This record gives sequence, structure tokens and C-alpha cells, in this order.
Amino acid sequence: MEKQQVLIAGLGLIGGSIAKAIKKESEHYIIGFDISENTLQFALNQGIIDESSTNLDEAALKADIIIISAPISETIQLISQLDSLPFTKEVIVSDTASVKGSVLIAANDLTNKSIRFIGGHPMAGSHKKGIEAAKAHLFENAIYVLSPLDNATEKNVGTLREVLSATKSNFVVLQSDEHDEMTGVISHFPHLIASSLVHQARKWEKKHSFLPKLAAGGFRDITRIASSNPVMWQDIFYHNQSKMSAMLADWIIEMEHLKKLLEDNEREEVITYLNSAKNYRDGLNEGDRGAIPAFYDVYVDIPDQPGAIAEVALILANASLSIKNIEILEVREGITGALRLSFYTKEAQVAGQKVLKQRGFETMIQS
Ligand SMILES: NC(=O)C1=CN([C@@H]2O[C@H](COP(=O)(O)OP(=O)(O)OC[C@H]3O[C@@H](n4cnc5c(N)ncnc54)[C@H](O)[C@@H]3O)[C@@H](O)[C@H]2O)C=CC1
Ligand SMILES: O=C(O)C(=O)Cc1ccc(O)cc1
Repeated sequence: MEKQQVLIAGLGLIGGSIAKAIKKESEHYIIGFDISENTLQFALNQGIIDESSTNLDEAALKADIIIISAPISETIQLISQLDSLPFTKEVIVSDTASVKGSVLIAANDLTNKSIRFIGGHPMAGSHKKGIEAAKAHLFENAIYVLSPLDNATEKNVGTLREVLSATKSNFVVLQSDEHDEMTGVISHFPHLIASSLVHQARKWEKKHSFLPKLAAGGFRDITRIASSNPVMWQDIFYHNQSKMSAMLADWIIEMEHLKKLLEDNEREEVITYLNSAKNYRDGLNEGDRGAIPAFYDVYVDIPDQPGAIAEVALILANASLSIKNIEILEVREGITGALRLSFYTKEAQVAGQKVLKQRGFETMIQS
């Protein structure tokens, strides 16, 4: 395709990662815009962008594609700023905000005939923020949601997809309402619960000062996301308020039900409850279950000694098996610890377990 002038407005974790991926995989020209001078300087110095701009209007008029990757409330304001610009050609405008409803309402209000709006949301991230944390491979194999408005043609969507193909993500088209409901269930609401669990532990620590030392893998797993950027998550809850509030109401009913089961000593019913949750979660591993990522994990026991992790990594590398994620679980001094290795496919998971077993490692796949 023809070389595109891509403007990325907001060069933090997400904008920076998209810029890095496009720069790495294509010849497109990237202009960066951000309110932070330091961010722009960093992006230029690191070769993440070709040109920096502190004037959105000037930069936008040069662009074929504009990707706004600022906080949600800022994104809405930047979209409306574009409306008054005298574009001389068609321009594709997209965003990366975690909530699509309020962004698409703002985009729907645009009167500028040159703008073709395609909402976007790459479904991957990290607990870090800012350009320093940006990674070209952040969205590899992740879902990338696109929500085109009526003014965007198939060709516009194709052009945007082609430029974003550098991220190596998998595109799905969703309407904003279904997007906000689904991300509410699998991303936004769990975040709220994770933070509330941390608060609960903190309250109980007043009675039991030893409590944090008891916090084992389970507590850490379920509260990991509570360590993410609080300002961003507040913005997400605010913009997805109606869905979040409905989910909280649902959750409170569910908790009342559980409370009653426990108070009435309904042991069989509790087993049934836990079993059906286990079966559903385990089923998420199988095959292609849409926007829910599969978990192809292998647990490996390792001795707590220098070189143990390197040995596991080397065995997998020699078998040409790529690891999506590697996590150290519960390594305590002098005793066996465990690694959780996440693979991209079921085949790689099985092959990974096999080679590690052959080399004498204790392994497990959760079933
Ligand atoms: N962090 C994550 O895990 C994910 C975040 N998102 C969404 O992507 C968007 C960006 O998030 P992050 O990159 O994580 O945030 P970030 O905090 O790392 O970066 C935001 C960047 O936007 C800049 N900025 C703020 N106001 C601006 C304005 N008015 N004009 C230009 N630049 C401005 C900031 O200086 C910063 O460089 C948010 O809307 C978020 O909901 C989407 C997927 C994952
Ligand atoms: O919370 C999650 O699911 C993440 O792991 C990262 C993330 C955060 C925000 C998004 O909009 C999309 C993905």
C-alpha cells in the first residue's frame, strides 16, 4: 500500500506501542503529538516517531490517518477539536480508548465531512503507563476491536487494518454497546473487584498484622490488576458507568446468594456452584472462544538455584517453542518453586510439557 502519514495523538503506553509496531514493520511515516514535551523528545530520540509536533491542528492537516491514544476524556476533547479543521482530503480517525460508547457519541456529533471515524480498542496492556513502557509486540495475538461509524467505508476500514496489521493483533468488529458490556464483564468489573479485595485484606490486617505474609499465589493472582494506573481506571469506570453499575447490582445479588448458601450450610450446593465455575473457566481454554483469550499454561517445578529458569527457557528455545509469558510462582528460599509458562497454542503447550518432562522436570497442565 501507499506510504501513509500516520499521526499518533497521545504517545503513552498504547500510542507508543502502536507507533513502535508500525515503525518496526512498515515504511509509514509517523508524526507524534503529545502534551508532554519529555514524551515527544523521548519518542524522537528513540526513533519511535519520524517527526514530533506540539500543534495538533498542523499535524492533523498533514495526516492520512489519525490515531488518538490519550485518556478517554482527553480523547473526546481531541475528537471535537478535529471537527473545525479545514482538511483538504479524506482522513481516517481512530482511537484506542477502553470504553467505546462515549467516544462514538462524540464522533457521531462531528459535522466535518472529511472525517471517517473508526473506533478502536487493542485488548492488551500492562500495569505500567507512559512511553518508556511501550513495546512493539504489546498487541501480538491480542484482539483489536474496531467500531466503524457509518461514515467509514469498507475501504477506510481496510486501510486502517492494513496499517495496524503491524501490531500483529486479530481484528474484530463490534458495536460500541456490545463492546462496553463485554469489556465491562471481562476487564472493567474484575478490576473493581480486585481493588475491593485488596481493601478487604488491608482492613483485616489491622487485626492480624501477620496477614500480608500469608498472602499466597491465589491472592496475588486475583489482585494483580489492582496495581494498574488508578487515574486511567477511574476514567474507564466513569465512562462505562451504567454498565458497571448494573454489574455491581448483579454481583451484590450473587454475593447475597452465596452468603445464604454458606449460612445455611448447603454443602452440596456450594460444590455445585464451585464446580460449574471451574468447568466454565476450564472450558475457556478450549479452542477459539472469541474475545476471551485461551490460557495454554504449563506449570513447572524448579529448584530455587541460579540458572534454573534459564535452563527451562533454553530447552523450549531449542525446541523452537515461543513463550507468551513466564511467571515465577511462590519461590521461597531453599525449596522448590514453580514457573507458569504460557504458550500461544494448545499444540505448543503440549509440546512444551513433553520436552520439559523428557529433561526431568516435574510439570503440570491444569485440567
Ligand atoms: N493501559 C492499558 O492497559 C490500555 C489502555 N487503553 C486506552 O488507551 C488510552 C491511552 O492509555 P495509555 O497509553 O495506557 O495511557 P498513558 O498514560 O500511558 O498515555 C497517555 C498519553 O496521552 C498523553 N495525553 C494526555 N492528554 C493529552 C492530550 N490532551 N493531547 C495529547 N496527548 C495527551 C499523555 O501525556 C500520555 O503520554 C486510554 O484511553 C486507555 O483507556 C487501551 C488498552 C489498554
Ligand atoms: O485488564 C485487562 O484486561 C488487561 O490486562 C489490560 C487491559 C487494560 C485496559 C484495556 O482497555 C484493555 C486491556
